[in-house]
Amino acid sequence: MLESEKEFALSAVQAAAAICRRVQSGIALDSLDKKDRSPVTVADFAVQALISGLLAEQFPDDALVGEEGADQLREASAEELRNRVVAEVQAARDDDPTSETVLNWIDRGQAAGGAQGRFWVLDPIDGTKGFLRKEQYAIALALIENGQVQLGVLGCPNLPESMDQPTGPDAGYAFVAVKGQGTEAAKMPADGTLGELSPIAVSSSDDPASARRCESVESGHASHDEMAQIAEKAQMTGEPVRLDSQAKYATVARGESVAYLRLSPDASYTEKIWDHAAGEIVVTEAGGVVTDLLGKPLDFTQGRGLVNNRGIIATNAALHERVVRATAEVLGF
Ligand SMILES: Nc1ncnc2c1ncn2[C@@H]1O[C@H](COP(=O)(O)O)[C@@H](O)[C@H]1OP(=O)(O)O
Ligand SMILES: [Mg+2]
Repeated sequence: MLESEKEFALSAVQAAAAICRRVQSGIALDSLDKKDRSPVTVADFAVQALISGLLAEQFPDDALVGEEGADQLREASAEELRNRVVAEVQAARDDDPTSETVLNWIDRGQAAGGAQGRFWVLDPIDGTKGFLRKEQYAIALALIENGQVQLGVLGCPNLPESMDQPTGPDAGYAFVAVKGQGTEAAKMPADGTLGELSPIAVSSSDDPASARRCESVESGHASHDEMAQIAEKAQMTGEPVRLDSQAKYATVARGESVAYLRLSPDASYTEKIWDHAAGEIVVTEAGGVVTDLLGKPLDFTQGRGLVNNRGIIATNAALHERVVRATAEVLGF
């Protein structure tokens, strides 16, 4: 089941990773100080256009819920940015789509989502801060049918074989999960190849003390202090590993960390479906569990946001109850 969708999603994410790597290699380190976000903006738009265009050709009846829209790019003052985006998309394809075609592909991603039918979900570059720092980021593509995630691919172009290793030219992994079929991983190095897919599984450890957990780098996205209190309450005493993007879900899926906690410092923040759909199935098909902070399953039927959920707890299953209980105690649920 979903064989052609799986093959499509893997190759689309691989092509997207090539765009990201090319754009990222042009980021001058001094631009980090100038807070120049243009590289991530170019790659964000170009990846959404590329994947949306490929989807329109291969699965024309499927809608797309993507993070980006083309309004900003259509403005007269955005001509230079627009030209860079179009050039990246043209370089990634055998034909030369016009500027209007590229903008229309981006706008195809403005679907509403919801409880019925079949649609794809795309975060073209998840973890934009990590992308700019040349650290971790992910291309996240998922397929949802009648509110259930059926397929997810995470492309992590900078993820090393283990988090203890530095990232380098050999880094890069793709993760793919299909409902009922488990999760697989393959090397996706900068040379453009995709290695053999092999099954991965979460850690079987139920010992919180020896367990490693992961969390956001950005304290604006996740409250480090409160998460440390939860971890302490759950007796997870190890130092957390911090990394950007849904690469966190990947580290849980491959057994490297046992838990990913996400608690926004802004209690009214609504998590977006493109930040979690692919990651959720990658973890659950590897044997893990993903809920919100109250232990409720993620509800993908509510449109572009996870309006019925708050925060995320993703674990190896064995430690899930313990983390949910500790969260309730610390947050006073
Ligand atoms: N206040 C917030 N709380 C939680 N997540 C946030 C917040 N603001 C932005 N984000 C999202 O966090 C994600 C990256 O998280 P991480 O730190 O795990 O890499 C981004 O997709 C970003 O969404 P957006 O792209 O809309 O800004
Ligand atoms: Mg994101």
